[in-house]
Amino acid sequence: MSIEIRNVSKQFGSFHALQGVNLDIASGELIALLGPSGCGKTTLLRIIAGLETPDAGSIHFSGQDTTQVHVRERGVGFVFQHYALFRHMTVFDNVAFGLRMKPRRERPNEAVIRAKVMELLSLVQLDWIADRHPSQLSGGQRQRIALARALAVEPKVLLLDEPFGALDAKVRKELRRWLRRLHDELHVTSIFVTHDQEEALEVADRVVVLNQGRIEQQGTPQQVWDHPASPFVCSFLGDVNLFQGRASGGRIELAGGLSLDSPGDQPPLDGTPARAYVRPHDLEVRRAPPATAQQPAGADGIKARLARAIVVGPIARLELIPGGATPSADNTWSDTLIEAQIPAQQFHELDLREGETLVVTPRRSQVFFDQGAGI
Ligand SMILES: Nc1ncnc2c1ncn2[C@@H]1O[C@H](COP(=O)(O)OP(=O)(O)OP(=O)(O)O)[C@@H](O)[C@H]1O
Repeated sequence: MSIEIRNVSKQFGSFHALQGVNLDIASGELIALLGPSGCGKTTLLRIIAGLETPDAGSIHFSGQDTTQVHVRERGVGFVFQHYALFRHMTVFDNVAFGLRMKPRRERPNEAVIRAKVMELLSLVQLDWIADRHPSQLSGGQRQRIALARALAVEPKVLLLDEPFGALDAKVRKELRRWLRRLHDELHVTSIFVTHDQEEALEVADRVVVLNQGRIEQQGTPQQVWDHPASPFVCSFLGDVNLFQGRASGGRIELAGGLSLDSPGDQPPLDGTPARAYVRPHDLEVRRAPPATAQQPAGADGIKARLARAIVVGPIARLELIPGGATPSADNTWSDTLIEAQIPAQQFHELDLREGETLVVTPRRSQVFFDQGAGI
């Protein structure tokens, strides 16, 4: 079942929760809706489910307008962060619930229900706890049972709203791998809401990044990671360092004389403000060479003092305070601290010490221009 979302808007009072959202989801796809708290993820999911009505726009299931179709008729399954199982029922009865509640003419007999429930319990690898009550399960087990219960009625669409949000980091990681495997077996069209970028990038076929009720970007995890469409996407997807600069002669001049290639075919007007975003692992770090008369130290990189080094396992995380030369009048070195990540082995080989001056050079950056602000 494919889903087409056409121009969907939703207001709560004067607040625009969703503004003209358009999205096509292919049959059998697993989509992650990713964005910060309050960006409209849950509202969009509830509109797709039929739990909320859009003010404008429409939802289509395989081309058929379902905007006015009741939630019960849409054939969607839900799993929510705190989707409480029925406490007084066993695991088995929880999963059987949806089947037993079907109208008499559609309801399978008890033998069929039993076979179906046991099949689902073995799919979520919990057939050995069918007789337990929810209070006797771990949080991760409860969410797997909630998923089995949602799947029991064979939904055409599965909607998951932060299903692992309340679980600890290790269990979350296990469950998202498990969810991906389950999806590969079942191919139910699924939409997964999360504010955790790692979760979205790891689980989904396609990531849809929402910001303030609008889609900022959609693409495969690799596409959004390698080619973020906006500063928002770039900084939301992971740690970044921000360096301010300006376009000049087809290049980007950052403070201190460091220059980067200008992205795209048409460089903007000289003087256009630019922002270069650099991920910590894309910064090359070396010890500052001694200054010579011709070349001041750090002219080909950014000079910075190593304030703190945190070496845990294979990675050394370096916190650097930019400085050592005077930034030009309208440029700053960097908004705050510079964060770099290098292999721990390299850190030990270079024998870096806190307090010494280093030079950092971006290997790779994402540059965005403040168009219209050029001089
Ligand atoms: N029934 C409602 N009445 C008024 N405002 C609402 C209602 N439902 C949602 N909102 C507001 O709409 C915005 C979007 O809410 P939504 O729950 O979709 O965000 P979200 O991206 O899922 O956030 P979170 O990750 O925190 O769950 C929020 O600012 C929220 O306060």
